Amino acid sequence: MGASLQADQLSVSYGAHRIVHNVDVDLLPGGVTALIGPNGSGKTTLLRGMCRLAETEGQVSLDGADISSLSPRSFAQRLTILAQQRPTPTGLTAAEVVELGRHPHRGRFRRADPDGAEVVERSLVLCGLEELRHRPVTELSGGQLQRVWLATCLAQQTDVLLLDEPTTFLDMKHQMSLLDLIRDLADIHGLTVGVVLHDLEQAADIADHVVLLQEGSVLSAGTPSEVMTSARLSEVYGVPIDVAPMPSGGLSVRAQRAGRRRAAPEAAPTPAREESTAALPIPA
Ligand SMILES: Nc1ncnc2c1ncn2[C@@H]1O[C@H](COP(=O)(O)OP(=O)(O)OP(=O)(O)O)[C@@H](O)[C@H]1O
Repeated sequence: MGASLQADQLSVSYGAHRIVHNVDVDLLPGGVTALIGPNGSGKTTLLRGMCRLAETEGQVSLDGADISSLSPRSFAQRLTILAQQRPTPTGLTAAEVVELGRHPHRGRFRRADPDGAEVVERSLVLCGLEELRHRPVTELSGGQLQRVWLATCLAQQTDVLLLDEPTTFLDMKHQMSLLDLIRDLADIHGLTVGVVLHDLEQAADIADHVVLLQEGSVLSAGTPSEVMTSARLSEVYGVPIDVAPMPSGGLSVRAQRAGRRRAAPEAAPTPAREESTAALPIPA
């Protein structure tokens, strides 16, 4: 059974501006919960509030214990977040950055971490970074760096993993392997995963539970097909959206564009005919 992370009547503010209003959100223990909603609906702010990175009112509890009662070190051993923006450290290789994830397990004075090397190695492999391990992180592409940060989170070996738009910067192949990895982390390793995703088909594909936010409040929560109805998504996103079950499972989610489509190219002359004409003998 995975860890439970629960927000009860949680409000999150930046200074005087309250962004998230009295929400109750439970991340499914040992499962994947996707947070979805339009730009500015408060997904990142909610995630930050759930991991003590923002000013909150209300309560967040981890396996029933108020997170404010946990020491920073024990909290970091239990929960980590892949945030949207992180400063790129200078003078470190990819493997050295991933090792930073072991920090809460070493504690002060760099105490022994017998599992450290193996866990770092496994995290590098899971994120496909074997070839890049010795490269300075300042020389990596956005997608490569994103995978380094994910590996750093994995090296932290927490029970709860929060991911804020983790597919940003990733090409199709790496997006698919990341989604597979997220599913495996829940199914095989029992992690509790909360993930912000903009791609609604990806959310329906990997999430057990979906939370739809609108203007800092939870509009709907439940299974993907309960939450992601055509009428609800069209209203929240302000554009007509068709939702249909896919034969392979999951949902097809298509927004309809109002503008003109690109004109279809004019039919080209049939090459076979041209070739046969060219091949005819020239009459004398
Ligand atoms: N540091 C900040 N200070 C003040 N307001 C902020 C800050 N960060 C975000 N906001 C505001 O909070 C609101 C919610 O932002 P948030 O980033 O949580 O939304 P989001 O749903 O994650 O959006 P997106 O899909 O665009 O990433 C927005 O109106 C934004 O302008």
